Amino acid sequence: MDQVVVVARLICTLATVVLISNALWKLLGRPYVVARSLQRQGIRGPPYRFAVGSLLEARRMLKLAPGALDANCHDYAPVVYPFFQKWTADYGKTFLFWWGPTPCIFSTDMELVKKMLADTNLFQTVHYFNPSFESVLGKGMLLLDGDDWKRHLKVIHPKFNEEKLKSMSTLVLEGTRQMMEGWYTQIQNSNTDQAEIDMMHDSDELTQGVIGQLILGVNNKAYREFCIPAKEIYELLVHGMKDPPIPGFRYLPTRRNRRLAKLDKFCTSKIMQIMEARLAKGSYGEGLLGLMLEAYASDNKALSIEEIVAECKTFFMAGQDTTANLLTWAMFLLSNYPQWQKNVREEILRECPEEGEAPSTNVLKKLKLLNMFVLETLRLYNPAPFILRKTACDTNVSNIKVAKGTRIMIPVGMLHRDKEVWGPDSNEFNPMRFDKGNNISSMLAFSYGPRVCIGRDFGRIEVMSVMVMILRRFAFSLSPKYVHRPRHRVVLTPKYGLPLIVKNLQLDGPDHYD
Ligand code: HEM
Repeated sequence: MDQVVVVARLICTLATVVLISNALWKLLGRPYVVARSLQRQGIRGPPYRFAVGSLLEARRMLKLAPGALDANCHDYAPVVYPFFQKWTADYGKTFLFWWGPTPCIFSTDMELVKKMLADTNLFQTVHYFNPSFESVLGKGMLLLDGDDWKRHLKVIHPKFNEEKLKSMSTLVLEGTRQMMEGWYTQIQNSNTDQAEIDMMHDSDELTQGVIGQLILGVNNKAYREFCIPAKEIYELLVHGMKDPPIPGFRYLPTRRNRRLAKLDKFCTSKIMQIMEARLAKGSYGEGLLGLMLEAYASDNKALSIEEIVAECKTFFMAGQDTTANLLTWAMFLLSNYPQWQKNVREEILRECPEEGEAPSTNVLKKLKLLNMFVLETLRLYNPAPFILRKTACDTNVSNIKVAKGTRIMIPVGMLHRDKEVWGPDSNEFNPMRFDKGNNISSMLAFSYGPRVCIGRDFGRIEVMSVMVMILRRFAFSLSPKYVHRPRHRVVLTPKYGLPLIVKNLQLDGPDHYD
């Protein structure tokens, strides 16, 4: 018995020693070694502070930042990430900072960035500083690497080819009509020809409906039952990014972690119900789910049930808020620049005069001004302002030796304002800069290389189709209540929403649809 106690004590002591040494290495040893190695190679950065890294310094600078910007000012770095702006000024285009004890290389060197994004073996995907992302989306393509990612891509890619995207206008049509009907009602109730709406809220509702139908391939309440918990899961994951970088924090039974687990279970069971019903009927159904079920039922079971469920959630998380915010920022710029609004509307009325229908992809291609307008929105207010990677092993990139596990942070929003690429007016709104197709290769809004966004055409077509439909009927201006304060919470979003004044351009109301 005594021997058992001695052995148990020995194991406990050893485990404690291992845990403490591991913690000391991560909190003290590694930061010293990594910082010294990079410093010798000319990569400097803000000093490491025990356990918190650069986070406190960043928070202090954020507190001192202005609360809002003038609506005509598109250089949002001083309010959204003043610390990155300062460190770039102090340490150059590529520097090292510390997310807690984790080393992160930050770079606005386009050549280096493209090299890293092109090499998917060395530079792998990583959860967005919140390990809970992994519990929910771990088996979906956003967070997969290597052969698993290729296998998923092979199954899913056909859903996003040009032919398939042609039929998406029907998904957008219904949601946009509903949104416009809401506006007509509000205008009627106001007894004037205009009303105030919150475009952020409306874009959010509309894009939830569209992506829900794209994923599940159904046009009934089933997609709502999936979208509502999926949206709340997304919000909880975004909140979780503020959690302290403590290993295992996601397993603590906090109120948020418990709610997340409950919702995730509920969302999974909804998807499972739909899948089981379809498999029982022997028909896979429509949408991304139909395509994946077919792959599951094929001889080689290209995707497992668990992977299909993860993909449904992944596509919602990756495609809904990004598209909602792209539409919102486009409407912000359109309302802020009335001459552009007028020109784009005239182009729409000239090129696609047909009422009551969503425009086809062929018509959208003809809308040159609208295309340039959306590109400029993606440049200035790209919904995904950062791309993250981590090194899979010790590596050498552009003659810089980088240790395994180092995070790489690519600030797309800052790269899109590089004066060497975009000229001295890089902070100005000027869609004409895309007139001759120049600099398209420097746009990283949808990433670059093999891991470029699979939904990029879908998202762009969705936003453009909605804009065509609403610009035919309404005029927009910023409400005096609007406060210009972009905010970064995984995606770039207007902190206080986007209150707009919508004005009915036609005297007849909703009947005009038929
Ligand atoms: C319209 C606005 C959108 C923007 C700005 C955007 C941006 C991006 C970016 C920057 C990435 C790369 C992320 C990374 O490597 O860490 C990405 C990946 C991804 N996006 Fe989008 N996206 C948009 C819309 C969509 C839509 C509508 C869908 C789905 C229908 C979608 C699905 C995905 C998926 C599944 C990935 C992972 C692809 C992979 O790793 O191979 N996105 N997106």
